[in-house]
Amino acid sequence: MAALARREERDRERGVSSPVSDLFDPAEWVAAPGAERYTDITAHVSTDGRVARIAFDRPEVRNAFRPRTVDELYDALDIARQDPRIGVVLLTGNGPSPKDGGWAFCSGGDQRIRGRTGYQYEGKDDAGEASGDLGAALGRLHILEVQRLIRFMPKVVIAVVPGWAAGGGHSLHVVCDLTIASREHGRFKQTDADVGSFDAGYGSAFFARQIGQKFAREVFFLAEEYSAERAYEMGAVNRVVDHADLEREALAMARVILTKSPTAIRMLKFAFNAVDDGIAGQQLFAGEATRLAYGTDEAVEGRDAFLQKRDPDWSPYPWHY
Ligand SMILES: CC(C)(COP(=O)(O)OP(=O)(O)OC[C@H]1O[C@@H](n2cnc3c(N)ncnc32)[C@H](O)[C@@H]1OP(=O)(O)O)[C@@H](O)C(=O)NCCC(=O)NCCSC(=O)c1cc(O)c2ccccc2c1O
Repeated sequence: MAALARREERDRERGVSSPVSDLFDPAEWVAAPGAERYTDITAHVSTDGRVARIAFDRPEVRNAFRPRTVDELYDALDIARQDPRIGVVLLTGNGPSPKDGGWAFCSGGDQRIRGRTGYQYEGKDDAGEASGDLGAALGRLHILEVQRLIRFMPKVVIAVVPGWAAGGGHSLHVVCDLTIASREHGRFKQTDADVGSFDAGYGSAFFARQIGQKFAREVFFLAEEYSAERAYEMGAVNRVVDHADLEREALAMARVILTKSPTAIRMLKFAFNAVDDGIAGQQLFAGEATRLAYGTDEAVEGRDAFLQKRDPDWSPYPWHY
């Protein structure tokens, strides 16, 4: 409750009308379990418990992330991953900025606390001014762990882009399964090379897979701004919708996915991944195949024969072709 009170006080200071975001519909959502402890994100679950809404909540810096933001994001995503009722996660950014009304999905790593070894926790740097807390003094690049969590979680993650997706925020939209963007405020820009950074992993390689090598190299090498419409034309965005309708449309998309077979969606996500994920991708796909096999009488016979200390009887099970 203390965190909630702090949020409300901060929102009053910001002059923000909604306690979450101007696009947030309080009728659709309840706070996710444990969400009151977050300061840099908000986490909600739809009233029927089937969709998660996780949002960056630092609109005054275009939702840039610091290590604490990344810790919270990982935690909220992992809770959604493990909730068997949740099938779809909406990842978005709250807004607008109380300073200038600007909207953002995420503008990547907070450049104010970037050190020589990565992004620094509060009050620490890597120029010898650390508190002596080794863990806190280490620079972090663990947004990459969040990228892997999104990539490998057996749920559909939709990037809901109400404004800027820049730098590491651009990479996050790339790694999400689907992207829906605001027609008026959705903006895409890969600023990494401007600030001496480079997501040479998922953010670039998957992007090139999605939109082709030429476009991907242009976006990274020129670091120009792209509208939501242009991003759609390039194949980087699935849908462009009116700003006021963005979250409603995203939730509607989630509800369509929820009408499908959870197993089919899970297997399809891992199948789409597998072609680029090597043995890690094969392992995930194979794990789900094993789960399906465990459900058969044939596999049950193998287990029971072991437990009953007898030879298994495979005779009812054909060698399918
Ligand atoms: C996003 C923008 C293009 C928006 O421009 P706009 O003109 O609309 O807004 P302002 O520039 O005036 O910004 C408003 C306000 O927010 C502050 N702010 C914005 N972004 C950041 C940020 N990333 N860090 C800190 N602060 C930010 C800005 O200073 C203003 O504050 P005032 O006090 O002046 O009001 C534009 O803002 C922009 O280009 N932002 C920077 C985008 C960027 O370069 N991001 C970092 C890229 S590197 C990265 O994200 C990254 C992170 C990792 O952890 C990695 C790990 C491993 C590999 C690679 C990684 C990586 O690349």
